[in-house]
Amino acid sequence: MKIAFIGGGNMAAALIAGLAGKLTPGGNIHVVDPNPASLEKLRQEYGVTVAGVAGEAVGAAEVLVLAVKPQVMHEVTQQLLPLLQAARAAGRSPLVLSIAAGIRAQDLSRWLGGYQAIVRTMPNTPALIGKGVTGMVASSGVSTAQREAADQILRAVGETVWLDDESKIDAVTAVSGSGPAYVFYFIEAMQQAAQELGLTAEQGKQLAMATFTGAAQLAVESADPVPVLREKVTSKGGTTYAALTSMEASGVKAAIIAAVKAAAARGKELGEQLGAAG
Ligand SMILES: NC(=O)C1=CN([C@@H]2O[C@H](COP(=O)(O)OP(=O)(O)OC[C@H]3O[C@@H](n4cnc5c(N)ncnc54)[C@H](OP(=O)(O)O)[C@@H]3O)[C@@H](O)[C@H]2O)C=CC1
Ligand SMILES: O=C(O)[C@@H]1CCC=N1
Repeated sequence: MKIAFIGGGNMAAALIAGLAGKLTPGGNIHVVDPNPASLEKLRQEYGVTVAGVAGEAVGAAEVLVLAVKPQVMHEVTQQLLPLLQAARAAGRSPLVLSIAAGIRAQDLSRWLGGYQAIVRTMPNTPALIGKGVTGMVASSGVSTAQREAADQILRAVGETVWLDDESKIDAVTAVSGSGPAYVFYFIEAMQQAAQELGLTAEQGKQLAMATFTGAAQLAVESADPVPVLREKVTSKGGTTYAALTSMEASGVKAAIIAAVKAAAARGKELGEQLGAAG
């Protein structure tokens, strides 16, 4: 499978790490990005081909992954438009796979001259180690083979969740797209608390990491629902009870729910603002 990435930043690098040499040889992956240093790093690490601007190799790809910031997506589609028109004239219809937050498939389609073979996705950075999860939705012009190709690409870096309605992708963005940052934030707080309680930075890191990975894996593997697992840690009148009572008093759960909703609202807002501007 020949895949072209438009944008070679953080998320593209995470996807390429999972794909190159696994789903497809690195030489079948082409990356376009204005930053020579990022391109050189990707070329050396994964054997991908690179370019500063989109050209022939992009037009020849079966899948075009749009991995630029939402704010430059309109400009990028205008650079891709002639390449897609040439591909169509040659009887080919490459799949356009967007990973951008907010940007709606209908706007991408309009910017690309009514192009219909679009899959909108929302991956996350644990893709870098093959542990990503991606929400996906296909436009009506996506063939069964293209849908399967999109699924294969994202399954090469973790799990996939197909959605029946594009509006739900803002929720996916808020939960799992941005989600790793919430987890890192919690780990940072645990590490800081460990140090304030007299443990070394190294000890705090080891304890926080092992607790997160262990608890997450237990939640995945256990037959018990998560609230039951929480109750099993919480002895009556004990330490966990003291901590959870403090969290409830500080409104931690409500704050997390509000934060995730703020992320979803921002995704929707980005789509509306940038869609109207383009
Ligand atoms: N980071 C994450 O965890 C996730 C990100 N996403 C989405 O992925 C997309 C990319 O995010 P992320 O990787 O974090 O962003 P980055 O800024 O790391 O990467 C985007 C890259 O695109 C480059 N670029 C800008 N203009 C062009 C152009 N015309 N042609 C080719 N490349 C260009 C940028 O260069 P320069 O910096 O010079 O502008 C940059 O290197 C976003 O739309 C985001 O919503 C989705 C899921 C998770
Ligand atoms: O923060 C962002 O907008 C992107 C989308 C999801 C994760 N990072």
